[in-house]
Amino acid sequence: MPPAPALSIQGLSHSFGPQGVLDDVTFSLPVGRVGCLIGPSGCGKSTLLSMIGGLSEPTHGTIAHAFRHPVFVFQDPCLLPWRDARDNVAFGLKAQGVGRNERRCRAARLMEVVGLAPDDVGKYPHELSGGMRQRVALARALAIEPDLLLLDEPFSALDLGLRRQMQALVRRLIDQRNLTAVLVTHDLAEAVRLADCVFVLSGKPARLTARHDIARPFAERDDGFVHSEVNRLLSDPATARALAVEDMGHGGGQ
Ligand SMILES: Nc1ncnc2c1ncn2[C@@H]1O[C@H](COP(=O)(O)OP(=O)(O)OP(=O)(O)O)[C@@H](O)[C@H]1O
Repeated sequence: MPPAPALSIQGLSHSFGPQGVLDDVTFSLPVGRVGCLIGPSGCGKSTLLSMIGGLSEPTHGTIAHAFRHPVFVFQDPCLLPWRDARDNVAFGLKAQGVGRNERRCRAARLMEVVGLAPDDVGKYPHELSGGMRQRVALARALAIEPDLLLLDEPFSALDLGLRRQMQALVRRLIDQRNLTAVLVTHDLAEAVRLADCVFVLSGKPARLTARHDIARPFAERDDGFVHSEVNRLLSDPATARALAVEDMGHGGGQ
């Protein structure tokens, strides 16, 4: 029997004034799985993600889930420049009423979890590299003990090596903590590397034009697998059209 859906989106449509953005989007995702929204620029992926996280309401349709602590991670880590790394990580804990010492302890522990060195704890954002800043943002997200991770192109500003490290780290944390995640990306190889279900959006307003399950466990997805899955997905005309690669080689990104 397939697992019960944790996130269920039914007949969701949305307009900004006269501009239709999303049209009758329906999909579901079980607990502990990673779903990926992919599609052309401006098709409504971030709009849909913000609705899943409760930041805005759809014009029509429903989003049902039982998650209590959704958290966003964006491409821009959005750190507070006047706070050091540890205080940035601890920021959300203050709002939850956690005491100062406990906040600082938990933040330092999480910084270790995301691969930051003890020396980085007291550094300010301008003293950190882009990759280190993104690790701080991830630790800040984990600090509030989320059950749903909403990832809006969190790796796209990182260079290739770092991107691969961060992808592996995020997926490992999702699996270890049994989190559910929705990832927005433009990169089909990233989708295939990280996601269990890839949802392809396209058109104006965007509809869900294809859905692909990636069956192999994350730990067994080597480069050869990712390459062949990218080609498999692109052999589907709706997916190739959505990603506008009908006339290109099927190399994919990372
Ligand atoms: N608050 C808003 N008010 C009006 N229009 C908006 C608003 N937010 C987004 N839009 C429009 O909705 C459409 C979808 O935007 P959205 O950011 O969701 O797309 P996207 O698929 O995430 O794009 P990208 O891949 O380039 O980040 C765009 O045409 C955008 O201009």
